[in-house]
Amino acid sequence: MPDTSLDAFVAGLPKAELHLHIEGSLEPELMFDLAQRNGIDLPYASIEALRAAYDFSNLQDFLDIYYQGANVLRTEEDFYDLAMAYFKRAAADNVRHAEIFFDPQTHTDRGIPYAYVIEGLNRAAKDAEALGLSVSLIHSFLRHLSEEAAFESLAMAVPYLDKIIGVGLDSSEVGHPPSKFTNVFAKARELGLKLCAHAGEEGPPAYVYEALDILHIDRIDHGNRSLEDPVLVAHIVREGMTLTVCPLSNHKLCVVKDLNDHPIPDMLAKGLRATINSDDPAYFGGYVNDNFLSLTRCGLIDREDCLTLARNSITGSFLSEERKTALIAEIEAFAAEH
Ligand SMILES: Nc1ncnc2[nH]cnc12
Ligand SMILES: [Zn+2]
Repeated sequence: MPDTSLDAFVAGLPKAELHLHIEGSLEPELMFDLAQRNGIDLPYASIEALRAAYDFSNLQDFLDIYYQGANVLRTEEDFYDLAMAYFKRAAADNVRHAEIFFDPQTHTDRGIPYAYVIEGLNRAAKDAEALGLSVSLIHSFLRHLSEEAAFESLAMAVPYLDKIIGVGLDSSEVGHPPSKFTNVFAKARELGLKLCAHAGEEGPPAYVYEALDILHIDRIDHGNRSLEDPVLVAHIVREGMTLTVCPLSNHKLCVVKDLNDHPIPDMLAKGLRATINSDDPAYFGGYVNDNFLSLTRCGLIDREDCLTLARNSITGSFLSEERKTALIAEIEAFAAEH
């Protein structure tokens, strides 16, 4: 029997989401609507047939379908609609702040202007304020492409630097180590941007070391495989680095074989600043609260852990200290009442 009082606690708990790919929030219903609006034929006969294809055995299986899905996104309005749909779901989960990745190269390489992407997302981010949600955008580089291509993508962002908080590094991890992007990350830092990188999702602990010590990142996305190396864990704890962990994604992509063995409790016990996030909720079966509940229902985390994870999400964000203090106070007030 699920603990319904813990479900309600998670539902009402103020929180931030720090690891969300906006293209991964494209629900099949919206994908079909956008395909129709843009006169595109999808290679699936129905929403059910599309959902049935979401059966992945690794990251690459997922990425192949995810990039194909993004093909329906063509206009500024498409990006606005995509983002607004996510912001409404997030606000319903009492997400008070979201830092979301977008993959510009997935769009600009198809001939979609960067302006359509950034302006659509930014307009939605502004409208999300009315939902009680603040939003920052993170321009992510595709690591299966070259560093030169990442430089070209960063150049497109330069006229819009006031609209993005940082850069990220995602896509196929193994074979594409962080060190491949040393120079473009140094350039992004010079431009005043925060730095994030997916590391240790499928890749080895050595990739996490590279992200920390060569790219000088501000936040680690996933980081699961850090746990294989106690010296690395101590290094991450010492640096006060935040890990943006994604339980349902880990399970769907077979990073974790059984949700009952998810490493979040181990991470918290080791003093790592772990957070819970949804990654690509339309593909992995749940938004941020579903990710919390996937672990509460296994008995892996309790009320106190949920509070710690929510506090970590604020502390690990790129918000101002003043805004962090205000949101932590909201969490404490909620905890005192529930
Ligand atoms: N979980 C993930 N890992 C790497 N790249 C991604 N792009 C979208 N989701 C991703
Ligand atoms: Zn991700």
